[in-house]
Amino acid sequence: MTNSGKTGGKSGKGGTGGARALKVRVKTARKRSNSSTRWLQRQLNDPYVHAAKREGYRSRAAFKLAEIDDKYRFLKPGGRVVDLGCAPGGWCQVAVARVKAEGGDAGAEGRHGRVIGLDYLEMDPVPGATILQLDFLSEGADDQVKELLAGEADVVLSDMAAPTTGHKQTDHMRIMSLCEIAAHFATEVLAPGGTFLAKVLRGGTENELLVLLKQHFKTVRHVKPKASRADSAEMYVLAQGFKGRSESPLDDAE
Ligand SMILES: C[S@@+](CC[C@H](N)C(=O)[O-])C[C@H]1O[C@@H](n2cnc3c(N)ncnc32)[C@H](O)[C@@H]1O
Repeated sequence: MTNSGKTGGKSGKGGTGGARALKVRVKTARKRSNSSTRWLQRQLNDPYVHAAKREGYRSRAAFKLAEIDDKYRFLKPGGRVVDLGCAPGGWCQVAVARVKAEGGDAGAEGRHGRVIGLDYLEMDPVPGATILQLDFLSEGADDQVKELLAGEADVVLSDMAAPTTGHKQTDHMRIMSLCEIAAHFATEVLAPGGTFLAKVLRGGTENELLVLLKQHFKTVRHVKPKASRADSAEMYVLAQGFKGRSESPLDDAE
């Protein structure tokens, strides 16, 4: 891939090949809390952090998407992708490389895809992607993305996560509600056959949302990529084969 050589991954493929066996010990310092010391130690010993740096990815999260797509193949050349909660841009980098988005390398097929990323945080531009700085929960945010899309999407991604409060139930509810909103948006913009991938927490998708996804998609599964820390409750729901809006039970009910 060619985007300034900084968009990550020699072939857009994920992997931590050659990750060195790391064991960096961080000494506690007077001005550093124990949790900061633990965080620093984990970062320094994390092979994905090193691989992301080496391969020019903005985040180690890039490897999660790359790994899931390596297995389930939904980021195809020419694809139109919406990436919700995209900062700092690792997923956008992977998506741009794999759908060969405009501004990136069109590849042998010569087909360009599109990547639209959204986050309320400011971030550096990702070559080949259009970035909207917007809170997806704000009024009309979905319409702004739809306007930019000017048509259907093939893939809707959501890695959205609200800052944790430390209160387990509150954090669970917040992340699940982001996933639910993203899922509803996906059913409004996806083209038939499309894919929805979103972050959820261990315990998987809430029943009601799972029912909705199963009604709208041919296959629904939960995935935990290796790049997702084993001690993290994070996992992903992957819904593939969007059945199309005419088959939507919600539309039928209206
Ligand atoms: C785990 S990070 C995403 C990492 C990203 N996938 C990557 O590869 O770089 C989660 C992001 O979700 C964003 N986010 C959370 N709630 C949001 C909302 N309501 N609207 C827009 N972005 C949101 C956060 O600002 C944060 O940048």
